[in-house]
This record gives sequence, C-alpha cells and structure tokens, in this order.
Amino acid sequence: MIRIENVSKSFTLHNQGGAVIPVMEGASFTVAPGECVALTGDSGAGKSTLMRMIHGNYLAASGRIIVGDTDVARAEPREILTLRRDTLGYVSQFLRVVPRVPTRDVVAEPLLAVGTDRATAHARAEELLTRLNIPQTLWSLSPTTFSGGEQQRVNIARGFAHDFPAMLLDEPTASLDATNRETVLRLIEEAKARGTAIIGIFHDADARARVADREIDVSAFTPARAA
Ligand SMILES: Nc1ncnc2c1ncn2[C@@H]1O[C@H](COP(=O)(O)OP(=O)(O)OP(=O)(O)O)[C@@H](O)[C@H]1O
Repeated sequence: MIRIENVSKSFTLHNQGGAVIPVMEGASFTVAPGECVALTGDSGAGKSTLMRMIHGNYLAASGRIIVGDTDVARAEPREILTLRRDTLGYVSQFLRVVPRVPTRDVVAEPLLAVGTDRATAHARAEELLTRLNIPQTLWSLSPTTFSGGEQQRVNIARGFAHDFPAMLLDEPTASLDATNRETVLRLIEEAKARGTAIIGIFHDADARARVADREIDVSAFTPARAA
C-alpha cells in the first residue's frame, strides 16, 4: 500500500549562505495493508521529515513514494489533495481549528468530503466523540476554546472518521490519560483489522510494542556526516 524507494532529502538553508544539509539517503521500505510500521531513531534522525515527505508537505530530492497508485514525490498539488481526501489520512499532534465550525462538523468533515451522506457522517462523528470522552454538551461548540487534551481528542476523532486505506500517525497517544490512550490504541487496531496500512511515530514504547508490527530505524537512512 505504501512503498518508499531510495528516497533522499536535503535542506537548503537560504538564510545561512545557501548551505545544503543532507538529512536522508536511500530510504526504502514498504507497508502492507493491515500493517503498522513504527519509525524510530534518535531525535533529529529524520522521522518527521520522512512523514512530511509521505504526506507531500516536503518534496523528496529523489526516489519514489508510492501511496496507493500515486507517486507523492512526483504528484501535482491537485493529485496530493485528492490522495489526502480519499486515501491517506494524517493524525498530526495538534488540531488545526477553523473558527466557528462546531466540533461535530469538524469530525464529520472528512466523511462529507468523500461523499458520505450527512446523517451517516454525523452518526460516525458522534460515535467517535463518545468513545473519546468528549461530552455531548461540547459537540455543537467550536473546539477553538477547548483544552489542549480535548482538542487532541477531537483531532483523533477527525483523523479516524473516514476509513483511509493508509494513515500517518504522529504521536497519537502523547499526553492522553490511560482511558483515552486505550481508546486510541483500539482505534489503531480496528483500522489495521480493516486493512489500513499505517506509519507512525510513537515515543510511548508500550503503545509502539502493542500496535506496531515492525520498527524502521530511520538513522539507517541518515547520510554519513562529513568529518
Ligand atoms: N525545515 C527544515 N529546514 C532545515 N532543516 C530541517 C528542517 N526540518 C528538519 N530539518 C533537519 O532535518 C533533520 C531531521 O529532523 P526531523 O525533525 O525529521 O527529526 P526527528 O527524527 O523527527 O526528530 P524528533 O524525534 O526530535 O522529532 C534534523 O537535523 C533537522 O534539523
């Protein structure tokens, strides 16, 4: 479902004399449907950079990033938007809130975007909000004023609303209490059981051990530093 082939990346620091910093070289691995791969490696190894390249935020310098039938490394912006709507979900660490949109609609929006009827989309949104312990009194309010933890749970509900064939998870259990952490781990297990291919960063070692089938240490793709 996801195939990374010989991907490399460097950053050009335009504000520092155009210095070019190679950060990744020869990254290659695949993720099958129903499989969860955890990215590991020390801070600065390139985990987030790799996730951003797969999501199409950062452009790979070379190589192929195949998600479904799209090569993200070569896709037009329009194709990336279609990929993100239909195929590739992304649960970031923080909710990007559009002001004045009620929580129920924030969560239902990815379903409405793929043509799900309103009643079904809202029912699924309400089921997820209930499972993630967001009180019903908050569903018709915008999450702008919610606590950090509430916003994080709304973000997770939104991320899992549509059954994406592929998902990227960036620290999905970070700073959740035990009950909500358990719910998120179950959502991940349910997505895997439906055949979703998942790539995640999990600093929570117990969560990683439970949901990840394999670990990929991205330091293996860090270019040798010049002495
Ligand atoms: N936009 C950028 N411009 C320049 N350098 C960058 C940029 N983004 C990342 N880097 C560099 O790329 C390398 C990899 O960073 P990245 O954030 O991917 O690491 P990470 O493994 O996710 O680390 P952490 O676990 O601390 O989040 C680092 O050396 C970082 O300084």
